[in-house]
Amino acid sequence: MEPNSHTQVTTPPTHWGTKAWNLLSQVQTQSPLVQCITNFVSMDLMANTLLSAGASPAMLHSLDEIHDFTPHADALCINIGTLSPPWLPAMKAAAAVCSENGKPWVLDPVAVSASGFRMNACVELVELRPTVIRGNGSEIIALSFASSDKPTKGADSVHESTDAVEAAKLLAQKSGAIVAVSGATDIVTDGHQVIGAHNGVPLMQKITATGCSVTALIAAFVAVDKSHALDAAVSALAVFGVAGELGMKIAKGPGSLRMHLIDALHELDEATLLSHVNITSLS
Ligand SMILES: Nc1ncnc2c1ncn2[C@@H]1O[C@H](COP(=O)(O)OP(=O)(O)O)[C@@H](O)[C@H]1O
Ligand SMILES: Cc1ncsc1CCOP(=O)(O)O
Ligand SMILES: [Mg+2]
Repeated sequence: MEPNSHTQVTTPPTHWGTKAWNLLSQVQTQSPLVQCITNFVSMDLMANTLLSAGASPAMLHSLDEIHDFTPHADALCINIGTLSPPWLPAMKAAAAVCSENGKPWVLDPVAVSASGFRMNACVELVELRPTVIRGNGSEIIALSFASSDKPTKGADSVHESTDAVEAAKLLAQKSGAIVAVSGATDIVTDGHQVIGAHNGVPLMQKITATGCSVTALIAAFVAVDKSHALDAAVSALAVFGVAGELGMKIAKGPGSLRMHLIDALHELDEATLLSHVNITSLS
């Protein structure tokens, strides 16, 4: 499929820190309105992540509000974590509004292989042309092959992100979306080039909704640079990872890391970000 008008020449390796800072600064100054139709688990951390980065979250999910509200959003984040049938029409309507109006939207296929219902919902959403799809290794492998034959471990990954590189490239080529796989190395691809963001700490996996929240952060970054969605996704993942690294310096465990990560994201300055960002080309 043709890319969703975002496969530009990507940032040279030496400029990634500056790129990430410029995008974070734009999020802080423009405060993009990010509509989130997400799961019950993630609503709090996701909204607080967006606020800490300078964006404006709105957790609106009623079908009755899509027509009035979604055209005013700068980006949309759809997450199927606690999906039930009544939510799907609103997700599809909001995604369609964005795709028809050239607004960026991001899909998080949480636990997509858990059931045929979840997989079918994701396949239908992918047909509505997300700008970015962000999942963990197991989710991207399952969605790429549209397979729920082997349900994995629910919302947690049983794969390394590096196991999912070929699946991510295939999914990007089939869907036209930028595909991001989170993990020890966050991998982002447009189906051809593959970029790795090596920030973050392992304890981030032990805080529920960090994956959901970084997907929403990607939506905020794409909102301020929608014609460079690959760069925006890489930068958002790196910024969130750096916030995790800074938070880890004073955290005592997952509970305090959750708090200190949000504080670090809010306080992040240019010099600190430039000295921590670790992004490389993997292709
Ligand atoms: N081993 C790790 N080392 C560093 N960062 C990690 C590691 N595992 C996950 N992360 C980070 O934690 C966040 C959530 O990723 P992940 O746990 O893969 O998502 P999900 O919650 O959807 O399964 C991402 O920002 C990712 O970069
Ligand atoms: C545990 C859980 N169950 C359904 S949604 C959800 C949250 C998943 O969040 P994340 O994918 O960010 O870990
Ligand atoms: Mg997840």
